[in-house]
Amino acid sequence: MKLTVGFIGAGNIAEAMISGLTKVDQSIQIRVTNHANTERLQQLAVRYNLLASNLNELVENSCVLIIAVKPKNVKDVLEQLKTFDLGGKLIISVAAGVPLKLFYKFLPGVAVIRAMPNTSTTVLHSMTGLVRGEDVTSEQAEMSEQIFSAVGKVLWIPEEKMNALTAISGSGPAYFYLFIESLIMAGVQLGLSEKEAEMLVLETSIGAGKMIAESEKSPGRLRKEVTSPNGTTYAAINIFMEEKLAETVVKAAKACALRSEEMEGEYSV
Ligand SMILES: NC(=O)C1=CN([C@@H]2O[C@H](COP(=O)(O)OP(=O)(O)OC[C@H]3O[C@@H](n4cnc5c(N)ncnc54)[C@H](OP(=O)(O)O)[C@@H]3O)[C@@H](O)[C@H]2O)C=CC1
Ligand SMILES: O=C(O)[C@@H]1CCC=N1
Repeated sequence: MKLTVGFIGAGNIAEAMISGLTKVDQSIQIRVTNHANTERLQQLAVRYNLLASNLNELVENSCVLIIAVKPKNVKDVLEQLKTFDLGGKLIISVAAGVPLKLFYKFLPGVAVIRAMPNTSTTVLHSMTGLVRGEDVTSEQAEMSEQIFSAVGKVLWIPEEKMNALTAISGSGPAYFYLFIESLIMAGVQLGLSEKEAEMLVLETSIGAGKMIAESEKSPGRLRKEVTSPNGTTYAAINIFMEEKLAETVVKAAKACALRSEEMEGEYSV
Protein backbone atom coordinates (compact mmCIF):
# COMPACT_ATOMS: atom_id res chain seq x y z
CA MET A 1 0.00 0.00 0.00
CA LYS A 2 1.30 3.45 -0.90
CA LEU A 3 2.33 5.54 2.12
CA THR A 4 0.48 8.87 2.03
CA VAL A 5 1.84 11.62 4.26
CA GLY A 6 0.37 15.08 4.81
CA PHE A 7 2.44 17.86 6.35
CA ILE A 8 0.41 20.47 8.21
CA GLY A 9 2.95 23.30 8.35
CA ALA A 10 5.41 24.07 5.58
CA GLY A 11 8.32 25.67 7.39
CA ASN A 12 11.90 24.68 8.21
CA ILE A 13 11.38 21.22 9.68
CA ALA A 14 8.70 20.26 7.16
CA GLU A 15 11.06 21.13 4.32
CA ALA A 16 14.00 19.37 6.02
CA MET A 17 11.91 16.19 6.30
CA ILE A 18 10.44 16.48 2.82
CA SER A 19 13.81 17.07 1.19
CA GLY A 20 15.22 13.99 2.95
CA LEU A 21 12.22 11.76 2.29
CA THR A 22 12.01 12.65 -1.40
CA LYS A 23 15.70 11.77 -1.78
CA VAL A 24 15.23 8.22 -0.53
CA ASP A 25 11.67 7.15 -1.15
CA GLN A 26 9.93 8.28 -4.30
CA SER A 27 6.98 6.03 -3.53
CA ILE A 28 5.72 8.10 -0.56
CA GLN A 29 2.97 10.45 -1.68
CA ILE A 30 3.47 13.75 0.13
CA ARG A 31 0.98 16.56 0.53
CA VAL A 32 1.67 19.82 2.30
CA THR A 33 -0.41 22.69 3.59
CA ASN A 34 0.23 25.80 5.67
CA HIS A 35 -1.64 28.68 7.17
CA ALA A 36 -1.50 31.53 4.66
CA ASN A 37 1.71 31.58 2.65
CA THR A 38 0.61 30.17 -0.72
CA GLU A 39 3.81 31.27 -2.41
CA ARG A 40 5.80 29.06 -0.01
CA LEU A 41 3.50 26.10 -0.71
CA GLN A 42 3.95 26.47 -4.45
CA GLN A 43 7.70 26.74 -3.96
CA LEU A 44 7.79 23.43 -2.06
CA ALA A 45 5.42 21.77 -4.51
CA VAL A 46 7.66 22.63 -7.44
CA ARG A 47 10.96 21.98 -5.64
CA TYR A 48 10.01 18.51 -4.44
CA ASN A 49 7.26 17.55 -6.87
CA LEU A 50 4.58 17.45 -4.17
CA LEU A 51 0.92 18.16 -3.94
CA ALA A 52 0.16 21.56 -2.37
CA SER A 53 -3.14 21.03 -0.59
CA ASN A 54 -5.78 22.57 1.54
CA LEU A 55 -6.45 20.93 4.91
CA ASN A 56 -9.58 19.07 3.75
CA GLU A 57 -7.93 17.48 0.77
CA LEU A 58 -4.79 16.71 2.76
CA VAL A 59 -6.61 14.97 5.62
CA GLU A 60 -8.83 12.96 3.32
CA ASN A 61 -5.91 11.66 1.27
CA SER A 62 -3.19 11.08 3.87
CA CYS A 63 -2.87 8.14 6.24
CA VAL A 64 -0.20 9.96 8.26
CA LEU A 65 -0.65 13.60 9.28
CA ILE A 66 2.55 15.33 10.39
CA ILE A 67 1.89 18.40 12.51
CA ALA A 68 4.81 20.73 11.85
CA VAL A 69 3.53 24.10 13.07
CA LYS A 70 4.96 26.21 15.90
CA PRO A 71 3.89 24.95 19.34
CA LYS A 72 1.62 27.96 19.84
CA ASN A 73 -0.30 27.03 16.65
CA VAL A 74 -0.90 23.36 17.50
CA LYS A 75 -4.21 24.06 19.26
CA ASP A 76 -5.57 25.87 16.17
CA VAL A 77 -4.69 22.82 14.08
CA LEU A 78 -6.29 20.44 16.58
CA GLU A 79 -9.46 22.59 16.62
CA GLN A 80 -9.62 22.16 12.86
CA LEU A 81 -8.83 18.45 12.98
CA LYS A 82 -11.73 17.90 15.41
CA THR A 83 -14.10 18.31 12.50
CA PHE A 84 -12.65 15.32 10.58
CA ASP A 85 -13.09 11.58 10.91
CA LEU A 86 -9.54 10.56 11.82
CA GLY A 87 -10.30 6.86 12.28
CA GLY A 88 -7.31 4.75 11.19
CA LYS A 89 -5.08 7.78 10.68
CA LEU A 90 -1.82 8.39 12.49
CA ILE A 91 -0.91 11.84 13.74
CA ILE A 92 2.77 12.59 14.23
CA SER A 93 3.54 15.83 16.02
CA VAL A 94 7.02 17.29 15.80
CA ALA A 95 6.10 20.32 17.90
CA ALA A 96 8.56 20.90 20.74
CA GLY A 97 7.08 21.00 24.22
CA VAL A 98 3.57 19.92 23.23
CA PRO A 99 2.59 16.87 25.30
CA LEU A 100 0.50 13.93 24.13
CA LYS A 101 -2.25 14.86 26.56
CA LEU A 102 -3.13 17.96 24.53
CA PHE A 103 -3.87 15.71 21.56
CA TYR A 104 -6.03 13.40 23.69
CA LYS A 105 -7.92 16.41 25.00
CA PHE A 106 -8.88 17.65 21.52
CA LEU A 107 -9.03 14.28 19.74
CA PRO A 108 -9.90 11.53 22.24
CA GLY A 109 -8.77 8.08 21.10
CA VAL A 110 -6.55 9.46 18.35
CA ALA A 111 -3.40 7.55 17.39
CA VAL A 112 -0.60 10.03 18.01
CA ILE A 113 3.17 9.85 18.10
CA ARG A 114 5.28 12.67 19.46
CA ALA A 115 8.47 13.01 17.44
CA MET A 116 11.55 15.17 17.75
CA PRO A 117 13.66 15.06 14.60
CA ASN A 118 16.33 17.58 13.70
CA THR A 119 17.01 19.45 10.48
CA SER A 120 19.68 16.93 9.45
CA THR A 121 16.78 14.93 7.98
CA THR A 122 17.82 16.91 4.87
CA VAL A 123 21.06 14.93 4.63
CA LEU A 124 19.51 11.70 5.99
CA HIS A 125 21.32 12.05 9.32
CA SER A 126 18.61 13.16 11.70
CA MET A 127 18.51 11.69 15.17
CA THR A 128 14.81 11.40 15.92
CA GLY A 129 13.19 10.65 19.25
CA LEU A 130 9.77 8.99 19.13
CA VAL A 131 7.15 8.67 21.87
CA ARG A 132 4.35 6.20 21.24
CA GLY A 133 0.86 7.32 22.22
CA GLU A 134 -1.60 4.96 23.85
CA ASP A 135 -3.76 4.19 20.84
CA VAL A 136 -1.02 3.65 18.30
CA THR A 137 -1.13 0.22 16.64
CA SER A 138 2.04 -1.79 15.94
CA GLU A 139 1.53 -1.16 12.25
CA GLN A 140 1.36 2.61 12.84
CA ALA A 141 4.46 2.51 15.06
CA GLU A 142 6.30 0.67 12.28
CA MET A 143 5.07 3.21 9.75
CA SER A 144 6.47 6.10 11.81
CA GLU A 145 9.75 4.24 12.19
CA GLN A 146 9.85 3.70 8.44
CA ILE A 147 9.43 7.45 7.85
CA PHE A 148 12.05 8.62 10.34
CA SER A 149 14.58 5.85 9.77
CA ALA A 150 14.55 6.78 6.07
CA VAL A 151 16.05 10.14 7.09
CA GLY A 152 18.32 9.11 9.95
CA LYS A 153 18.27 7.11 13.16
CA VAL A 154 15.37 6.58 15.54
CA LEU A 155 15.20 6.20 19.33
CA TRP A 156 11.94 5.26 21.07
CA ILE A 157 11.71 6.92 24.47
CA PRO A 158 9.12 7.43 27.19
CA GLU A 159 7.56 10.90 27.16
CA GLU A 160 9.39 11.96 30.36
CA LYS A 161 12.67 11.88 28.41
CA MET A 162 11.46 14.12 25.59
CA ASN A 163 12.73 17.37 27.13
CA ALA A 164 16.21 15.89 27.57
CA LEU A 165 16.21 14.50 24.04
CA THR A 166 15.13 17.87 22.66
CA ALA A 167 18.02 19.53 24.52
CA ILE A 168 20.55 17.17 22.97
CA SER A 169 19.51 16.13 19.49
CA GLY A 170 16.49 18.31 18.60
CA SER A 171 18.23 21.64 19.21
CA GLY A 172 21.73 20.15 19.06
CA PRO A 173 22.58 21.01 15.44
CA ALA A 174 22.36 24.72 16.33
CA TYR A 175 25.01 24.30 19.04
CA PHE A 176 27.44 22.78 16.55
CA TYR A 177 26.68 25.52 14.01
CA LEU A 178 27.42 28.16 16.65
CA PHE A 179 30.79 26.58 17.39
CA ILE A 180 31.54 26.48 13.66
CA GLU A 181 30.54 30.14 13.25
CA SER A 182 32.82 31.05 16.17
CA LEU A 183 35.78 29.15 14.74
CA ILE A 184 35.35 30.89 11.37
CA MET A 185 35.37 34.21 13.23
CA ALA A 186 38.57 33.16 14.99
CA GLY A 187 40.17 32.29 11.64
CA VAL A 188 39.36 35.74 10.28
CA GLN A 189 40.75 37.42 13.41
CA LEU A 190 43.94 35.42 12.92
CA GLY A 191 44.37 36.89 9.42
CA LEU A 192 42.63 34.37 7.12
CA SER A 193 40.10 35.58 4.58
CA GLU A 194 36.45 34.69 5.32
CA LYS A 195 36.52 32.22 2.41
CA GLU A 196 39.71 30.55 3.62
CA ALA A 197 38.46 30.34 7.21
CA GLU A 198 35.15 28.88 6.06
CA MET A 199 36.84 26.22 3.95
CA LEU A 200 39.20 25.22 6.76
CA VAL A 201 36.47 25.07 9.39
CA LEU A 202 33.88 23.29 7.25
CA GLU A 203 36.27 20.58 6.10
CA THR A 204 37.60 20.18 9.64
CA SER A 205 34.04 19.72 10.96
CA ILE A 206 33.15 17.21 8.27
CA GLY A 207 36.37 15.30 8.98
CA ALA A 208 35.76 15.30 12.74
CA GLY A 209 32.15 14.16 12.20
CA LYS A 210 33.29 11.31 9.98
CA MET A 211 35.95 10.30 12.52
CA ILE A 212 33.31 10.18 15.25
CA ALA A 213 31.05 8.13 12.97
CA GLU A 214 33.59 5.77 11.49
CA SER A 215 36.38 5.26 14.01
CA GLU A 216 35.98 2.89 16.92
CA LYS A 217 37.53 5.45 19.26
CA SER A 218 35.65 7.59 21.77
CA PRO A 219 35.49 11.39 21.26
CA GLY A 220 37.79 11.80 24.30
CA ARG A 221 40.40 9.44 22.83
CA LEU A 222 40.23 11.17 19.43
CA ARG A 223 40.75 14.53 21.17
CA LYS A 224 43.78 13.22 23.05
CA GLU A 225 45.30 11.97 19.79
CA VAL A 226 45.23 15.55 18.44
CA THR A 227 46.57 17.08 21.63
CA SER A 228 50.35 16.79 21.96
CA PRO A 229 51.64 17.49 25.48
CA ASN A 230 52.42 21.18 25.71
CA GLY A 231 51.77 21.53 21.97
CA THR A 232 49.50 23.84 20.01
CA THR A 233 46.17 22.07 20.63
CA TYR A 234 47.00 21.84 24.32
CA ALA A 235 47.25 25.65 24.44
CA ALA A 236 43.75 25.96 22.98
CA ILE A 237 42.17 23.17 25.04
CA ASN A 238 43.56 24.77 28.18
CA ILE A 239 41.58 27.92 27.39
CA PHE A 240 38.39 25.87 26.83
CA MET A 241 38.99 24.20 30.22
CA GLU A 242 39.78 27.48 32.00
CA GLU A 243 36.69 29.09 30.49
CA LYS A 244 34.64 26.05 31.53
CA LEU A 245 33.35 25.03 28.12
CA ALA A 246 31.93 21.74 29.45
CA GLU A 247 29.99 23.51 32.21
CA THR A 248 28.68 26.06 29.69
CA VAL A 249 27.47 23.29 27.37
CA VAL A 250 25.73 21.50 30.25
CA LYS A 251 24.16 24.79 31.40
CA ALA A 252 22.90 25.53 27.87
CA ALA A 253 21.43 22.04 27.38
CA LYS A 254 19.72 22.29 30.78
CA ALA A 255 18.21 25.66 29.80
CA CYS A 256 16.88 24.05 26.63
CA ALA A 257 15.35 21.11 28.52
CA LEU A 258 13.84 23.50 31.06
CA ARG A 259 12.25 25.61 28.32
CA SER A 260 10.82 22.44 26.81
CA GLU A 261 9.40 21.50 30.21
CA GLU A 262 7.91 24.99 30.67
CA MET A 263 6.32 24.71 27.23
CA GLU A 264 4.81 21.35 28.20
CA GLY A 265 3.12 23.20 31.06
CA GLU A 266 1.95 26.03 28.79
CA TYR A 267 0.66 23.70 26.08
CA SER A 268 -0.91 20.94 28.11
CA VAL A 269 -4.32 22.65 28.36
N1 LIG B 1 13.27 23.88 13.16
C1 LIG B 1 13.74 22.79 13.77
O1 LIG B 1 14.96 22.50 13.78
C2 LIG B 1 12.79 21.88 14.48
C3 LIG B 1 11.49 22.24 14.74
N2 LIG B 1 10.65 21.39 15.40
C4 LIG B 1 9.27 21.80 15.65
O2 LIG B 1 8.64 21.91 14.38
C5 LIG B 1 7.62 22.89 14.43
C6 LIG B 1 7.79 23.84 13.26
O3 LIG B 1 9.02 24.51 13.38
P1 LIG B 1 9.64 25.26 12.11
O4 LIG B 1 9.45 24.42 10.89
O5 LIG B 1 11.00 25.66 12.50
O6 LIG B 1 8.65 26.53 12.04
P2 LIG B 1 8.34 27.50 10.82
O7 LIG B 1 7.94 28.81 11.41
O8 LIG B 1 9.46 27.48 9.83
O9 LIG B 1 7.05 26.84 10.12
C7 LIG B 1 5.80 26.83 10.70
C8 LIG B 1 4.78 26.49 9.63
O10 LIG B 1 3.53 26.32 10.26
C9 LIG B 1 2.54 26.90 9.43
N3 LIG B 1 1.32 27.16 10.20
C10 LIG B 1 1.12 28.01 11.23
N4 LIG B 1 -0.16 27.91 11.68
C11 LIG B 1 -0.77 26.96 10.92
C12 LIG B 1 -2.07 26.41 10.88
N5 LIG B 1 -3.01 26.79 11.73
N6 LIG B 1 -2.33 25.47 9.93
C13 LIG B 1 -1.39 25.06 9.07
N7 LIG B 1 -0.13 25.54 9.06
C14 LIG B 1 0.17 26.48 9.96
C15 LIG B 1 3.21 28.15 8.90
O11 LIG B 1 2.47 28.60 7.78
P3 LIG B 1 2.46 30.15 7.30
O12 LIG B 1 3.86 30.44 6.86
O13 LIG B 1 1.45 30.16 6.19
O14 LIG B 1 2.04 30.95 8.52
C16 LIG B 1 4.57 27.55 8.56
O15 LIG B 1 4.52 26.90 7.31
C17 LIG B 1 7.74 23.58 15.80
O16 LIG B 1 6.72 23.14 16.62
C18 LIG B 1 9.10 23.15 16.32
O17 LIG B 1 9.08 23.01 17.72
C19 LIG B 1 11.05 20.15 15.80
C20 LIG B 1 12.31 19.74 15.56
C21 LIG B 1 13.32 20.57 14.93
O1 LIG C 1 14.00 25.78 18.84
C1 LIG C 1 12.97 25.09 18.86
O2 LIG C 1 12.06 25.35 19.67
C2 LIG C 1 12.84 23.92 17.91
C3 LIG C 1 12.66 22.62 18.62
C4 LIG C 1 13.93 21.84 18.39
C5 LIG C 1 14.66 22.62 17.42
N1 LIG C 1 14.06 23.74 17.15
